[in-house]
Amino acid sequence: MTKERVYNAFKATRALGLPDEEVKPVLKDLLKVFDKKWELIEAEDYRALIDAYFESRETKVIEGEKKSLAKDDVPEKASKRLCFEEQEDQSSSTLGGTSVTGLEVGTRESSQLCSESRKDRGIESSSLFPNRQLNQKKKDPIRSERAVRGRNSTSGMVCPQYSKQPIVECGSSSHQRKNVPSICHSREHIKQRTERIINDSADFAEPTSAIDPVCQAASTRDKVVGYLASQCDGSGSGSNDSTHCASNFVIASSTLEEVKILLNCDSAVGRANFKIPDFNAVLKFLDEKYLRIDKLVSPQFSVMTLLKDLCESYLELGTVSCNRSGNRSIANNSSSVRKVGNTLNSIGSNRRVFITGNHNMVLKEKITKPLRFSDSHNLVNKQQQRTTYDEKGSFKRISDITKGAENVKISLIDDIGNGDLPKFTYMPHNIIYQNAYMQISLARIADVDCCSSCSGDCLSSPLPCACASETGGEFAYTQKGLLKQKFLRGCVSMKLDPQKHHYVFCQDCPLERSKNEDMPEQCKGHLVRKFIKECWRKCGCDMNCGNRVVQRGITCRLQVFLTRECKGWGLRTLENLPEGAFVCEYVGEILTNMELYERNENSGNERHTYPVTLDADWGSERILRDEEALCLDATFSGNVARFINHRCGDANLIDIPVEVETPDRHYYHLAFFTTREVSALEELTWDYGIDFDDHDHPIKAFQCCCGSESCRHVKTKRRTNSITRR
Ligand SMILES: C[S@@+](CC[C@H](N)C(=O)[O-])C[C@H]1O[C@@H](n2cnc3c(N)ncnc32)[C@H](O)[C@@H]1O
Repeated sequence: MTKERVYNAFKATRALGLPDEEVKPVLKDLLKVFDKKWELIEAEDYRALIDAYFESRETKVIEGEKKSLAKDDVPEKASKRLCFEEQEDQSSSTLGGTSVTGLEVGTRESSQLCSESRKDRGIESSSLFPNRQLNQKKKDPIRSERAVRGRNSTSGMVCPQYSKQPIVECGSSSHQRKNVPSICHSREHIKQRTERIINDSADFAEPTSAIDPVCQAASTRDKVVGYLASQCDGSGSGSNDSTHCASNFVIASSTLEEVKILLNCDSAVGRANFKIPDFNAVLKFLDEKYLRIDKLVSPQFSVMTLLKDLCESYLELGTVSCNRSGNRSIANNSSSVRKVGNTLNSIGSNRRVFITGNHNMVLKEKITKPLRFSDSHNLVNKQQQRTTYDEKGSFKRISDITKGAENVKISLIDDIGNGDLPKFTYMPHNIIYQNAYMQISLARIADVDCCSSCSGDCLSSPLPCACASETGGEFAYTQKGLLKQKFLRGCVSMKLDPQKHHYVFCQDCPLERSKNEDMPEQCKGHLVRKFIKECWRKCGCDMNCGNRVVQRGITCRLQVFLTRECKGWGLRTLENLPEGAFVCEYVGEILTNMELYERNENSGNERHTYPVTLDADWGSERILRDEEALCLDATFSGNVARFINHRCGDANLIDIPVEVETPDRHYYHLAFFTTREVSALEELTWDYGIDFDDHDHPIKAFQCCCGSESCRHVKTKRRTNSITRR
């Protein structure tokens, strides 16, 4: 039986490309830690094992760096600054953030330098598991910090005013390091860290894998949490109780510690320029600062409730009856579970608290309805995607609608409580439905259409290669992967004022032909669009070439959410985006216009429609055959772009045609780029370019509620009303 379990574990990790010989010691460690409870390891498709593997690899990398730093001729001071945190940690465990020693010393600069030094050693560019690395890279500063915070909790700093303890409470080894710099250095740093607390609780990123397998009765962390709990509810319950030992809720605890440290640490180091602020003032500041993001949290939310909830659920869920051998059993009583449910409710979507728990504990997470997404793209983890309902059944959340098909997870959230889950199959790439004519072959790519003699990154070569000729001999992208402003401005201006630029008129318009084959009306005109041409397979450059942006897929953090207006679901960003950033492309079934027309004819009166015509180059072609006049329809199958709503005129996204695998312009990719800086949680919109008077358009005209000052629908309505009145 054990053999079979070992075999299955390797099978799961092999599927991710992890070598058995590296997984084996991690598995052994984990078995020890979990006291041979295989079900904990097997839960969530071996999540604990996979997380532990990556943690151990990270540790190894850090140790490797340490060694090479020691070898390199780096002056002592500089090397300390580079990787202080790692030098500190002589006894960290290889498992998920369970290190038990060390005080946090990693300032922002030092962690930056650390990562830079890693980059220098080519560590970041390893390609074993790019998706995961991508996520981890983003998370690194927080992860390492969290791991260190975990260490704090058992050995570290306890603030005198709260705990009435000496400034530095010694754990097993903190004595050895008296000269460790303090955590907070400046008001700015305090602010940053305070922000991070909130980010932690509002963050939708992958939860940490931090696990605290060691049951330490009445540890420093317990005292801190106990103290905070007593601050919150006045009871002081559990503060020093040796049966209350820390379980897996490292995040909750470290968040609480963080608060405490934030409010007190400066006094610990006696800085003169810092006066401990009033606790309520801090809460008020945070409330004011963060509650304006009303789409994320319910109106009842307050930072204080969040802290209270965290304290309560932490204490309840973390209550472990420790027997002498250190085995743990988690008090999984209904009230604790209910409290976590409440926490979830009050903070809207706090996945961290929700998922970062014991692997054997099922919180009140009812999968009451079967998921309607198809399973065809379940590439990484079958359980990555789950639907969560709150107790009233209103709040819904799917952790990853892409089911692992994209580089990043994309969650879906309904915090209003009246949205039906969208029915469609997620697919990351376009696919032909039936009749579309698209021939992708290397033979069709002429030498002038590619850069076979290039190597590495085309953007760094002194002369632009053949692939830049489409954009006037200049690449459309900057070294940072953003659209060049000039190019972007040109595209936006064409979109805003099509009359000024040019429309082309087909001799025999496929769109009109699809509506009435026998007597097609005259072409209404198609806007001539600027194209981007990306390097592709016949090019000599590598996949990291700066002229390959769209083909590398989505990299920003996105979320599908239920809009409060009448628009249905919408898409928003969970991070700030700069101007010219690639967001996603429009993916759907590739249909001929005829097929689309027939589809629309046969469909019922669906509220939302999802087709996009690929007509950017229709005018310049000879007469297009029916099978060459294409469109993308994301009604049944598509990607996240199908959720992007329309906004008249001043949308924050623009759709730009991108040629990748074929020079035939009747098929291309339609990529969305930001037209300006976009803040986290802003809805992403694009101007569908529809005429609200045109009831024959493939995207059926709808009652636009985009809210833009230049809303064309409102203008159309006003015009119609005044004509009617007259
Ligand atoms: C591509 S879908 C966008 C996602 C859609 N909201 C959903 O729930 O799946 C286009 C449809 O969304 C709705 N929609 C998009 N923008 C809108 C707007 N500004 N006002 C009203 N409805 C809008 C219309 O029903 C339209 O047919």
